[in-house]
Amino acid sequence: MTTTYRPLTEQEAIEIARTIEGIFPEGADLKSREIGDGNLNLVFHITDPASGSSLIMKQALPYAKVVGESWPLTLDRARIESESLILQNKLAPGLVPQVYRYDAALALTVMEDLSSHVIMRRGLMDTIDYPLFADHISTFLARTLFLTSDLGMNQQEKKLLVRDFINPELCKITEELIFDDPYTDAETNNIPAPIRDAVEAIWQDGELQFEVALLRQKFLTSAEALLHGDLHTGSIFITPESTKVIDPEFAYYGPMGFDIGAVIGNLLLNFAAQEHWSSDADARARYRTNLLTMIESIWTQFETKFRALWNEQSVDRLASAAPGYQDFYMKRLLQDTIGFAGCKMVRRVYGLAHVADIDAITDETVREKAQRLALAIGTALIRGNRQAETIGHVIDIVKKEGF
Ligand SMILES: Nc1ncnc2c1ncn2[C@@H]1O[C@H](COP(=O)(O)OP(=O)(O)O)[C@@H](O)[C@H]1O
Ligand SMILES: CSC[C@H]1O[C@H](OP(=O)(O)O)[C@H](O)[C@@H]1O
Repeated sequence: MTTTYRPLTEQEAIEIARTIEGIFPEGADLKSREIGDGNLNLVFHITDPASGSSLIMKQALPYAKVVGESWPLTLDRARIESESLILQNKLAPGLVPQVYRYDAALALTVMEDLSSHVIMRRGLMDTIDYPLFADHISTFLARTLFLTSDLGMNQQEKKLLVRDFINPELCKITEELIFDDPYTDAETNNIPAPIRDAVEAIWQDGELQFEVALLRQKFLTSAEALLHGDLHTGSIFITPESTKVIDPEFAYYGPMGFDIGAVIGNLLLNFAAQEHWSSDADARARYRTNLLTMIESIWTQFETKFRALWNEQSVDRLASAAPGYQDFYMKRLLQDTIGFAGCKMVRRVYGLAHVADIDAITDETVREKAQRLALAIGTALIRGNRQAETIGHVIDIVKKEGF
């Protein structure tokens, strides 16, 4: 019998969970709860309280949940997500959840339950330290980006991957919500009234918009590597010892700096919000310093690992032989990273989808201060991206804008 698509109920999710081999004991009394808190999909948490076994079922809806049925969205994103997770697990073992099953008809991915971890955005709001994160995420980024690029894999096979990960509808969301709508009076924007003046100044800023247009062009045309495509701190599960990247439904072949910039931009959004989350001025200064050290370390470790892969595993003779090419490439990648980090910050302050780091700030004055700081840092990163020589450029901007 062929299954036809329908959004699952909690009970139907249990029936499917029973058919996944090797997770639950025969006849287990399974519990099911829909826990999706993202913008797009249903997520069922299935548990057997007796054995402690569990799994996650993520199902795509045929529309964007955050907006409703008026915004139809392809179910193919579930295939993109499950195939990306499987590939990422090969390239960066242990840094993503294990996929148990993908069901195309139901647009359903069944995967490892990571409830022992917390969503990193929540962890940062609780001012937890993650000393191994820079090491883990730089490994994830260096390996997934290098090994899916023309530098690190067979260039004909790469073209087939580009084809398999064509993701036009999800890319359109990014093209509009990150690279277009925030720079005009678009209906999708969700502008906090107290910062309207700062937003209108951005709409008048031609130099800024020129830089955004250059970054947007890269997002539209640079098929450098298979990106995660939405690598914010809500897409990372974490503990002080372990990091797991989830939710790659926006995966496509794009510019590498977009993924690295997403991580850095989201850490800086949390930096801007620390006025609220830290318990006092000393704690705030310490946590903010840690965030900046983490950002520096993510880039420097990424660069070291990416260069090592290049020196040891490159498949591109000319890229390895041409004097100065690797240095030129890394500098351009740093500049892209900084520009994309800025774009990621700006959209999360007054675009369609905000971040809890800032929106959950209860005091209106503190929230406005965080919003203005995030905009000041984000726009400065965009403006100066093509002048950056080192990651110190980011740290200098942050210190200048508001420490
Ligand atoms: N593998 C997992 N283990 C445990 N919880 C998960 C897992 N995947 C998703 N979740 C939960 O579901 C939420 C939404 O998942 P996410 O993949 O971000 O969905 P969306 O694509 O709708 O944003 C996460 O914030 C997390 O709470
Ligand atoms: C209309 S989708 C808005 C926004 O939501 C996605 O994030 P997530 O699925 O992780 O909640 C993505 O960032 C989109 O830009």
